[in-house]
Amino acid sequence: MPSRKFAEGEVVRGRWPGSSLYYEVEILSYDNKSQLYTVKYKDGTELELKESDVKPLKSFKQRKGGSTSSSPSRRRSSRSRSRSRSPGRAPKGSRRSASASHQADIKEKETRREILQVKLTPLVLKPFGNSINVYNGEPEHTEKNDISRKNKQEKVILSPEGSFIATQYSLRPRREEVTVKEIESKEQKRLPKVPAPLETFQVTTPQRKSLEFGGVPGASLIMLGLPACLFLLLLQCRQKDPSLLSFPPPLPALGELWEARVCGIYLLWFFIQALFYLLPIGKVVEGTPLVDGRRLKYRLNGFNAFVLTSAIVGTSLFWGIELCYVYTHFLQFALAATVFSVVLSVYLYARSLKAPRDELSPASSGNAVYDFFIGRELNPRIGVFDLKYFCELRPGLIGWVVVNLVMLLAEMKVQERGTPSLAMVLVNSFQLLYVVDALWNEEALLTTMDIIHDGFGFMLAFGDLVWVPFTYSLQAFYLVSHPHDLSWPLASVIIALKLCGYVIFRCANSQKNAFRKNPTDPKLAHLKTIHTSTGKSLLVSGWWGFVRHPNYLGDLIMALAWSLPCGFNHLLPYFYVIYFTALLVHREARDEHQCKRKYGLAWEKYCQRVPYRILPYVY
Ligand SMILES: NC(=O)C1=CN([C@@H]2O[C@H](COP(=O)(O)OP(=O)(O)OC[C@H]3O[C@@H](n4cnc5c(N)ncnc54)[C@H](OP(=O)(O)O)[C@@H]3O)[C@@H](O)[C@H]2O)C=CC1
Ligand SMILES: CC(C)CCC[C@@H](C)[C@H]1CC=C2C3=C(CC[C@@]21C)[C@@]1(C)CC[C@H](O)C(C)(C)[C@@H]1CC3
Repeated sequence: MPSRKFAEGEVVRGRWPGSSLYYEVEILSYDNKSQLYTVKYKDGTELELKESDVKPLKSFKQRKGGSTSSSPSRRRSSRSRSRSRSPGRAPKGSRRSASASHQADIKEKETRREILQVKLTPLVLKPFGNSINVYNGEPEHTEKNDISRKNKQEKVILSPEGSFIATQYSLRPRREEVTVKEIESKEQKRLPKVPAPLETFQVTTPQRKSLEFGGVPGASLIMLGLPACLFLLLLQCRQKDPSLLSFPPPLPALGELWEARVCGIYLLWFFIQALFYLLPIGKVVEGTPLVDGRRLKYRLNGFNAFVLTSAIVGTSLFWGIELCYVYTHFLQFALAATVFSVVLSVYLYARSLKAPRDELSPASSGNAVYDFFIGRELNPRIGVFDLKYFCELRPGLIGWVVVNLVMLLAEMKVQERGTPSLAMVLVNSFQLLYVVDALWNEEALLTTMDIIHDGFGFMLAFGDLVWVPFTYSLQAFYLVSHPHDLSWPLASVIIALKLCGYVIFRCANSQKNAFRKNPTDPKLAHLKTIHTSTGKSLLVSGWWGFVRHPNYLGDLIMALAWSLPCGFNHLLPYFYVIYFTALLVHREARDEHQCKRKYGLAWEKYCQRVPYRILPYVY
């Protein structure tokens, strides 16, 4: 049990010395000896504060019935008059740097967040106490997913405007007041009448300290390295001997890889998928609340698009269209998709320069190279057409299944077989199940890091449109020219492994999604939870009590099952497992970092209760 109340990285309110004003600060460290916290204010000022001068963020939203009962605006003006000095005010002459305009963007974004914390954050429950003295920043206790209590919580959260209190006005530095007033009046117009439910991820995410993916050098390396890696993999896979000994493969001339017809077919594919996306079929749902309180609408028709695509592919086969053309021109298709993703990324970056500030991604930084990579705009849309959401599930993911099918047909042709090999059938079926599952559970995509945190830039454009269809299909591509006879007993073990991974993956994802959708779901009543100061709870039993990312574990087990049918002759079919392990370990670290900032000590408590991240007793 930690003796201090706040964790490093936690965002809290710190008293400005010599005043009674509290500002948002990040805890940098704690000195056991002096019992002082080193905190950082938003303008970069670092100070040491006593514990009594630090309060949880939430406690400031609980003063509705407090004695300072004037209207928010009256309270704001009177407080601002009494303010001695603002920590947001930088020393003279140093207030604007070269990147001042982006800093101003970020500042305004943060200001908006503060306003939205005021307007969107639901009233916290009695058990946390209505007084800042009662709640000490720790999760109150671990308890069963008690329905009666949760119902009470839900009632408070979903009740109309009355639940939303404006008590943070006094916390804003003076220099922001003009902007705040302007923005505020705009926000008043834009905020929905009915308050959004508890998903406040973007609303409360504080500013980041450092850039992810190794910052600008890391992003540059990834942008140059990924396409190179893709072509080396495909060229290596085409070799008769794809072992490491024959690496690197001979490189073809660039002219050989560029074919206008292939580009045309690729564009046709992309626009057919876009057309399917626009069909007015399927449920329309709302995404998580954005920084300005709006919730975007998304049409869920991915599965329908898959069925329509299957019909087109089936008809093409019936008419005898040579689908093996995709196999014989696989590298040309990969190049066409790469060029398309680069053009798309340039378009996305260019349009993001005109995007309103509150529509920028929380991951964007102000650095052009980094932002080109991570994406500046969070949800770029052309009318109702959401580019990121569309690319994440449709052309690439459905394309992957079509590529696999092409490889199956190519195997039969190249190896002159009447039926596909057992290994190929397994690879195709396993990956088909994965894609169908993703499309069937399409709504779950709306709460992934990609949709709510990362912008739409090169990383996701290339990842979705090139990396997924051309590297995730590597096992099938490998099997076309490197046959592997799989015995039925071994196949049964691999099928069992795949099913085991799938059950973990699906159950873990469904359990969390169901809990986030409705924490009072009677089916989840047996689960234990930890309450957090945001009002949301964390599951600490069931799948999420086993390891902290059970869904990643299931996904990794499935990844292994996709490679095993290819045998052990070469490392190449195992590329996906190796890459995916690295991706998920990195992704897990990013998510941990964000959760620690969101949930503070409650997250630390969760980590104590569930010590392993992905693999029990190992990691
Ligand atoms: N095939 C591929 O290439 C890839 C597949 N994936 C898969 O996509 C899926 C989604 O992954 P991803 O978006 O990274 O993250 P997760 O689905 O794991 O979501 C992480 C979020 O879940 C919430 N959470 C964490 N712990 C708990 C808990 N104990 N109780 C309740 N909520 C909790 C937190 O958000 P909050 O509290 O705000 O709700 C956290 O930020 C995974 O199954 C992953 O395997 C991901 C990347 C690539
Ligand atoms: C290699 C680059 C640095 C990063 C590229 C990453 C992307 C390929 C992945 C990022 C998150 C993804 C997800 C899926 C596919 C891969 C990418 C785009 C996903 C659609 C696969 C199917 C799952 O069921 C899912 C949960 C819907 C996945 C969501 C995340």
